[in-house]
Amino acid sequence: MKFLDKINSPLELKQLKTSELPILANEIREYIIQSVSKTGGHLASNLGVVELTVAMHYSLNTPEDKIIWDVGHQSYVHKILTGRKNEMSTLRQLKGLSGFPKRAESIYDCFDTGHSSTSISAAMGMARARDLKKENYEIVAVIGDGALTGGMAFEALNDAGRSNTKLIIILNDNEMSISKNVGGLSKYLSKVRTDTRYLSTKKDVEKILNNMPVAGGKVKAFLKRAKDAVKQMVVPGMLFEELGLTYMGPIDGHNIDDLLEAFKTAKNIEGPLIMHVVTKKGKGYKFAEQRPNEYHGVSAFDIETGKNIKESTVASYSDVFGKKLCEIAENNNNVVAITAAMTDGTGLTNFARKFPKRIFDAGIAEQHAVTMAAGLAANGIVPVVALYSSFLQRAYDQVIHDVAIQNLHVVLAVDRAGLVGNDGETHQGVFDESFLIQIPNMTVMCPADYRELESMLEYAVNEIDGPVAIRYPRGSLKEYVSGSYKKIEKGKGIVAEEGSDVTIAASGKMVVTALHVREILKEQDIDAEVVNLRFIKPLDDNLLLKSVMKTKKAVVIDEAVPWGSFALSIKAALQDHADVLIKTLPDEFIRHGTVEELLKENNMDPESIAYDIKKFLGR
Ligand SMILES: Cc1ncc(C[n+]2csc(CCOP(=O)(O)OP(=O)(O)O)c2C)c(N)n1
Ligand SMILES: CC(=O)[C@@H](O)[C@H](O)COP(=O)(O)O
Ligand SMILES: [Mg+2]
Repeated sequence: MKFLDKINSPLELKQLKTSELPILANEIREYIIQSVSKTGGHLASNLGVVELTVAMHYSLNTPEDKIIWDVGHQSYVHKILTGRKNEMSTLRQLKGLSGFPKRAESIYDCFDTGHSSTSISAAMGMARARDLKKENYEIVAVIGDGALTGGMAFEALNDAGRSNTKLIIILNDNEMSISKNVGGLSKYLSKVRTDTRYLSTKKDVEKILNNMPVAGGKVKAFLKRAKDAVKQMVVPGMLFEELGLTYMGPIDGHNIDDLLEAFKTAKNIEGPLIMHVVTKKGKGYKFAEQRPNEYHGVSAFDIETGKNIKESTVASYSDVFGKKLCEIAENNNNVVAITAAMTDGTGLTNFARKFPKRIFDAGIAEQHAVTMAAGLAANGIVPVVALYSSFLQRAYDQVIHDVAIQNLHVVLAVDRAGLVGNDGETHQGVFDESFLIQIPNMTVMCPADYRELESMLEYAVNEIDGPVAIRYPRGSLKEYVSGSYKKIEKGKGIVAEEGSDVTIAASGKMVVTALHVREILKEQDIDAEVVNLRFIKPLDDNLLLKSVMKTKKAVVIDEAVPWGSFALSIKAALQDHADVLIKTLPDEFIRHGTVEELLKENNMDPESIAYDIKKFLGR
């Protein structure tokens, strides 16, 4: 590629003529499509920020000037321009490039992201540090219109607006979150973006207002109010100006000359500034342009057809959850679903189609989603809140303060519980277990297979009261667990397979692992009993005690961080009756790789567990 081949850092980029930048942008776009079609990753968002990222690195002086990417799923162009283009083939793979900015990966990555809406807060912190140290460089936060629906972003805007901190906030507005963006802010932005009245009259109005004769006293105050009122009507971005930020835009995010011009202006404006850039998610690849939500996150695909290379026909846990919830909702008009901008990811696409008035998309606003659910429950509705485990972390206090203390019947469908794999540290669902089981009034279930997921959801919605969480993993399952047809009873586990030498206690998908371990041990004449806990709160102490009275040895396998895990609770409960070995993930953040690789790397695969049990039994 004529220009891209020569670029290994922004230094080489700056040697190009501005007229050559659009050609480079096309080369980068082509490179991303080729590369991500092989590795998978976040495609549409990256295709939408090619010109923006080129213009940013051309205008700024990185890495002295700092860029913080909100969510960071759209940082591939930034990585390509900052010396990592040849590593793109290792994207999101074990020991390879992360799919998000990582300070440990490059001096050009100044802040790790992955969860939404953190960039402006981080940028404010970095800017205040710069000012305290009397340093002088630009700090730029790049935040999408979806991420701007996150409450944290508004907390930071509120703070930035009243400060005089020099900060450039680039609002990358493509009208999309993962699906179409939602909420009043999204409506406001589309008005600003598209109403030509703003664009054509803005300059004239500002000229008239600024040339109005200076008057004294009451007249002056009246004129000021009149000027603000008129400005409010015709000058775009007044929402941000009212907050105390200078608003620039809307700017065509695919026109490099306009962007360069805008950056030149922005660098000379004092205080906090928001640059409203309008882009197209999926730009330059027709399938992604047509269906940006489908091409937000992709696995390896055929460029010609846009189709996944490996078409999976097996339903995922999310599909099974969504389908069952539709059935439940058919028979219970009181049931509603809540999502935080993850309708498709949580399997609620069909629910949204069938029950458009009974699903609420909070935007990327998990805190609002959970407390809104509490309000719904307090008023006689049964809300099912579907959130990814790691995103539920955002609503920890809401679960306690607004749901559990009042013992409200809110059902938390905790998707992506356990290791998720390629998204890495920020997305591994390994903390929700410990923060959920410590909350009084909370019931927490983990289905070992799809049969249990369905019956647990039915049970959670229609048979128990109070706060209840069902946690299930990313991906799909091709097998059923023995005994999983048995009726769900509160706090009751079941013996999946009997044995006499050792008790293996597990929950969720670790029950399937335990059964595989049992098979391995059987070949070595070790007869293991597998206890499917089903509930990790309350635990079935009686069942566990009965089992260990027979085996005298217990092993607990739990795909979560150790501290606060149910494995530790079981160890404490059984230690007077049996020797207990617990197998959990380490007290560390787990990086990206496939789930299988990460389990093996942490000795949580069946072979490693079987080996450890043999040693534990002294065999
Ligand atoms: C707290 C949190 N909730 C949900 C997500 C999942 N998520 C990742 S990207 C995204 C949409 C982001 O939209 P936007 O900021 O507009 O970026 P775009 O993809 O449009 O460039 C969502 C909901 C997340 N990363 N963090
Ligand atoms: C960037 C982000 O947070 C989401 O796109 C997330 O990567 C989706 O994860 P799944 O692929 O598990 O739906
Ligand atoms: Mg967007």
